Amino acid sequence: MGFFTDYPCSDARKFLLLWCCLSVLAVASLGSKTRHFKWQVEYLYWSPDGVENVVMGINGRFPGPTIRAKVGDTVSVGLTNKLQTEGVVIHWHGIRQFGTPWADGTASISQCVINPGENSVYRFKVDKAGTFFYHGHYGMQRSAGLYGSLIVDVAEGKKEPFHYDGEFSLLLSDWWHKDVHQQEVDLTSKPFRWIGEPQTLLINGRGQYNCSLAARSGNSSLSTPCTLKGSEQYAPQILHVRPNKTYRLRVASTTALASLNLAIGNHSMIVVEADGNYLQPFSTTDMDIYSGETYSVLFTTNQDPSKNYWISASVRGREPKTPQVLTILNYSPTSASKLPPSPPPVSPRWDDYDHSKSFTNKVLALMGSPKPPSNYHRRISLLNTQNTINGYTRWAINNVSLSLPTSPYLGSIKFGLNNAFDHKNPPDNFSSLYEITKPPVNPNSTYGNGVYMLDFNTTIDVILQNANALKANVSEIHPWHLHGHDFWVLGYGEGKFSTKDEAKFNLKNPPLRNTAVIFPYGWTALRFVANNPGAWAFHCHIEPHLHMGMGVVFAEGVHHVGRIPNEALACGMTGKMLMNNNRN
Ligand SMILES: O=C1O[C@H]([C@@H](O)CO)C(O)=C1O
Repeated sequence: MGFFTDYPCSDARKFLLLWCCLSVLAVASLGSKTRHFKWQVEYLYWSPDGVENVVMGINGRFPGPTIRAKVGDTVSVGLTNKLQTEGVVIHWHGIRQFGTPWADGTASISQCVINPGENSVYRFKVDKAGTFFYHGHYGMQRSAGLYGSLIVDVAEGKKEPFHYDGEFSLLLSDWWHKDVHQQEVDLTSKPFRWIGEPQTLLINGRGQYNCSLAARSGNSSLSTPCTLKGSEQYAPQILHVRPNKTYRLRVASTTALASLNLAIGNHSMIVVEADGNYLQPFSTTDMDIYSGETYSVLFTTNQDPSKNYWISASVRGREPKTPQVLTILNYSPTSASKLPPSPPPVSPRWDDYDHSKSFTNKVLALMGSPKPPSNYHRRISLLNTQNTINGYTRWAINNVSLSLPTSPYLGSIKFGLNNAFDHKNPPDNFSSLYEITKPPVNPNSTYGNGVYMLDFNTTIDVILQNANALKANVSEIHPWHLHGHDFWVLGYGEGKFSTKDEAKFNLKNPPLRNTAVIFPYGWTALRFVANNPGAWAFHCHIEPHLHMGMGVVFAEGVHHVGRIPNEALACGMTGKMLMNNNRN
């Protein structure tokens, strides 16, 4: 049915209405443009923490360049793969890819990898202001350093719902000295070799491995003071501020493993945005941030301007074997080389989960944000367990450990290639008798590449259920990230989820996010509307965990997807089909 046919009105009125609509569209698109980027992805020698290593960089830099665009813009990234022998893809984390699901940058899900020497263009619209980032999504290329910031400003003439005088971006990551290919082999070897904790945490790709910035100022008598000129690749990026101003700090975590706690010495922060969605502002002295999450916080430079202050990030949720990473908040006109007189902020104990939960529970949507539908059509309960398959250590979801096919789901679903993957839906549930506080009694699980086929435009509830890992008394944090959507976080709870817990769901002001954590032995309830045609990854954002199978794939409305560029599908069965020119 046409747009106007519902309204009984004359042709003249229809014309007027059409003219009005077109003018509104024209005004809305005024000022929006295509932002062009040309990237070469290659391995580089780099010293992210003072120890020379090989990183995966872009245009000769690590981290990659920042993309900055305005709501309504089209981002166009022409990528050349200069890696000698490896394919590559880039995922635009938090961008929902409405109408361009083939640009989501997930190997085997939305596209074929871009082969060495090949060029490919990612083109997509940014439709929402906020703090985002991008990263590799093939093997463990994010751990290798393939990442950068992506910031979307409000459209011309629009305002953020808060004021600030200046802004900084902090992209947080963790770094291993062991080569990523070797880490991949470690994780897929029999017996399993765990990659261990990172050597260094990085802020904007900079950290200090064998020296401490704080050694001279505080009680870190055990470490050597850093001797930095400031031009080194690992010299911290200092935040220069003026007194009595308000700054916006855009924080994104692209860590491979570490959950982090961020603090600014002597300054409190007001949290205003998470994953590109505005929050009901709240004040905090320190904030937890899990891999895959982004936040904006505001802080006011209301402290003694003759001093500088530490900004620190430390490991949470896993016994920390990695020193905190530091940088300096430098008040003008104080010299940037003057170290803060007091030691860096002390982060909460790594296993103080009450502290983490209290922070997480304060994250609520700004009044007036979109509300979730009050009912769901389908509930999918996903049990997270560590398992073994034929002696290999894996993570499994409802006893299925994800193993990706060679043909990208998006193409094989659209073209009905029935042999490209297992067409049976993976289980929507797990046994009600499963004891989440104990290691799996039968740890044997199976590989699977099935997809949860979601009815288009239906409301889906996902209950993420955490459980004990293989070792007794161990349950870990897992931040789950959904592609192609934001979801509402309806609640967090302890122990095994039961239908009684539904009564506690927050349907009033749940935050919209694309990443949500499950706490040890707990559950997290999410709701989203399956309204974005495509095939979308939903997975633990801990890179080694995804590599070990900790993810699922959701697909919805794929028959609505427009013409997928050939280059996205030129591999596996979809490749063969295209070569035979047998396209529907
Ligand atoms: O996946 C993991 O494996 C190890 C440990 O469970 C076994 O070594 C660990 O800490 C993980 O997060």
